[in-house]
Amino acid sequence: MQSHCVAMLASRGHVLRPLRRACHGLAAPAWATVDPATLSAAAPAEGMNLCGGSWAKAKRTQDIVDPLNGEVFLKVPNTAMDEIEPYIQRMAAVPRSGLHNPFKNPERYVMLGEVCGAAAREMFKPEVTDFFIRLIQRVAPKSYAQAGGEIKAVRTWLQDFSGNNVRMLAESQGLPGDHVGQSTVGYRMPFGGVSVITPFNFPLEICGIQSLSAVFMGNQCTTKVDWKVAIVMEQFLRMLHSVGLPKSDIDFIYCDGPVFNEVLLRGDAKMTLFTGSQRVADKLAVDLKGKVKLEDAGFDWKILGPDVMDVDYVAWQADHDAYGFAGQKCSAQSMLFMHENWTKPDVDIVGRLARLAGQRSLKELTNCPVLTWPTEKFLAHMDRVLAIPGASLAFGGKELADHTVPPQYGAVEPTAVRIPIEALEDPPSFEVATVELFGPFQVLVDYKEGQQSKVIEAINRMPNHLTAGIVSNNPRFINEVLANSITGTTYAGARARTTGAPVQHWFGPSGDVRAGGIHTKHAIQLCWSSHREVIYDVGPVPAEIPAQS
Ligand SMILES: NC(=O)c1ccc[n+]([C@@H]2O[C@H](COP(=O)([O-])OP(=O)(O)OC[C@H]3O[C@@H](n4cnc5c(N)ncnc54)[C@H](O)[C@@H]3O)[C@@H](O)[C@H]2O)c1
Repeated sequence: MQSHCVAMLASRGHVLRPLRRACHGLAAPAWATVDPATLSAAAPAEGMNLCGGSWAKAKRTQDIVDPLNGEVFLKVPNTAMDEIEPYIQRMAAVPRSGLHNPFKNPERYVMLGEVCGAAAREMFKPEVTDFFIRLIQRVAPKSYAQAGGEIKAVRTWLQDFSGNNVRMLAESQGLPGDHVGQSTVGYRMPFGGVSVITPFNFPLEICGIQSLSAVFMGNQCTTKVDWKVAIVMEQFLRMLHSVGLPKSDIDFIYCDGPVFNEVLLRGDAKMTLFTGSQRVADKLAVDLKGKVKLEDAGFDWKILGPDVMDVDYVAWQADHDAYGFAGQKCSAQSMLFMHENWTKPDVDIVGRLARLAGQRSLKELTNCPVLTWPTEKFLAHMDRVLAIPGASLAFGGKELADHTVPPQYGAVEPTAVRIPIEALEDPPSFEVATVELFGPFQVLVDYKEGQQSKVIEAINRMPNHLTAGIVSNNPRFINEVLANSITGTTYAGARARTTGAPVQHWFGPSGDVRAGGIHTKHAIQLCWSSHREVIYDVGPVPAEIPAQS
């Protein structure tokens, strides 16, 4: 199998090294319906919808191209407006009290804990780990390590929610009453028919964790993943079914955004967890009358404080945060504020970053195709940032040489534009400099001692508050920044980063009443359940009935 896989990839002029490393000769798991080793124009794989426990095709299919060479290697359902009625009916028919709640079908909490345990064990099998890594790499080409990170995160999370931990999500809180027979108990109740919408960049982690989180709390979920990568979630669902998840707990649909918008409106989705761009987030918040939780755009900053330490490590982390998976993470470092101590010749953080960025390559998939910013659009935006007074190109800025990435995607060098902090005081320049370019691009901002208030002012004017890093071991500096900012997931200290939140961390934006979260018990309860108070008052009644009031 290994030689077949390598030969096939080579015959299509594929980037070989990282994929070859993945082709261990392990057969695809029995529950899988695609094989990442054979996905090709010669033998395109086919995706399927899942509704009410049955897998089915749509009348039309959508071609999905291999991001590394533009060949159609996948055909998925292109579900049309006149085919969505079954999804609408299913969503609308879910009881308001959900599939389970603390009073109804509590066996399901136990069952779901068992499913998580069995799913984690399945994902520990070398052939299953390898299968998911290779499949992610085919649809969202990222390095073996980056793709492996998703599998590790999901597996650990499934372990965390094995056994009694699903049940414990529905833990209630009680208080003694005013008299005998009275007590008050707060319960976590589901919403009913809900949905999860996720983008292309984490084909397994976000959709897998959010869909299961919805079900844990008693909801029935309809999941829609960007169809460029949704084949991964389809396979994950097939794996979950093989370890006991009821097939009707999660419906799954391949369609474009407007079609799913219609499903949500007509199915009266009681709650939608949207992960993706700001534009769609804001549209859904209005369309769905606020019944949303949002994991929206990320324009993420990192501040290098006045105290310089661990320079090699800080540079390595900054490169990783800005350019891992070519910056296509909501948590990618978009703006790096550099105290003047970090740009002195003996420290030269910019030179270090340039050297690290220069080592990244498409061959190794340490630089990757950019799936939502074609090269031309990327370079045009870079030019707009370069037009800011005082701006200069720090490194990168060119299209990659000798690549086969199709023109609808981007193939560019890891790039940084450097500007002085004063430039951010000009509103039009600020607006240009803080656009979330979902690719290998960051803005480096120079600031001097005494200009910390300008840095804080800038980070608070940014529209998004998802992740941030404060690189300093000075508690007063850290506190000054923490006290005057609101970012949802913030790392502070010499090892501060913006990306790579493990599943024991809350991950999500802050400072917005619509803010959702992922991973933790608190995130799951907040997004997928609401509080209900039951006051038990069973008597005995008093011997004398009180006077009327
Ligand atoms: N905050 C987070 O945790 C997080 C995580 C990952 C990505 N993101 C953000 O996602 C963005 C990148 O992804 P993108 O540009 O592909 O996002 P996008 O908003 O274009 O698409 C996201 C999903 O929404 C669907 N969609 C589009 N229009 C819709 C509509 N009207 N109704 C229902 N669904 C609709 C898409 O088909 C896709 O599945 C970035 O802004 C990034 O910061 C955020």
